[in-house]
Amino acid sequence: MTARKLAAGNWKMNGLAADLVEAEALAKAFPSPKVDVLLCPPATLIAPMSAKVGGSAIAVGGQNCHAVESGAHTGDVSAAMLADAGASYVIVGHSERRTDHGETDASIRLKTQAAWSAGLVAIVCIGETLGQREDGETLDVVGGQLAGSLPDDCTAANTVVAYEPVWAIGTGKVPTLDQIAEVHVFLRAKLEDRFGAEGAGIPLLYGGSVKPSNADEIFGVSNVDGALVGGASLKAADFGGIIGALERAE
Ligand SMILES: O=C(CO)COP(=O)(O)O
Repeated sequence: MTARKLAAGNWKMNGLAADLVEAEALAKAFPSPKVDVLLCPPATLIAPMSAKVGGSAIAVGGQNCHAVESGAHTGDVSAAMLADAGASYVIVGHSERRTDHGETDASIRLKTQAAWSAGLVAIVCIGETLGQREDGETLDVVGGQLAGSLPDDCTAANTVVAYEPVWAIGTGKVPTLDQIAEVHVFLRAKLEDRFGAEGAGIPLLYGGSVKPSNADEIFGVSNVDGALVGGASLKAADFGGIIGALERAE
């Protein structure tokens, strides 16, 4: 099984109603993209963005969900609520949430299962810090995160894995192509070991300072099936350049 290609945008804590024009512009620019395209706006914009791009090829996703479906968890949003608002994906375990909210592999595994229960595809994020890379621990760290964050029932249809080196996020620093290749080959082997043919089909995204100017070379690395893009997903022109690069890599 070969993994499908996915260009995913993570708006993080950016975006007001006025910014939905960017999603509309993207839907217009890519009426039938050759790859899957996803935007994950803040929770407040999931419903209005879904309404704006409904019927287009652009999917909408959340950036986090709670591990349970409903209850006394003030300020949290469940996977069922995201789905109800129009989401079909949710990012779980982003490094900013691991840092800001103390999320662990165990809690991310539960969130992944919650995502599936609501019918959402889970985008599970992993990645080493600069210190861990400098200490030669990268493969141990991402291997441990992968093993701990993924439940046993992962399939090519319900799971996406995003490798995001923490030191490359929002910094303009990108690993060398060899460094990306080393991690992606390692992760693909781990996924195949554990999930067999399904593991071969789970999309493996790279994330961290992806821009239109570096997307072609990153998508040329084997086992890179797309990108999880932060800053460059906020504007349709920039994200469109990245989608175009992924289409060319098909
Ligand atoms: O964290 C990221 C996406 O989830 C990457 O962010 P940047 O593309 O802004 O580096």
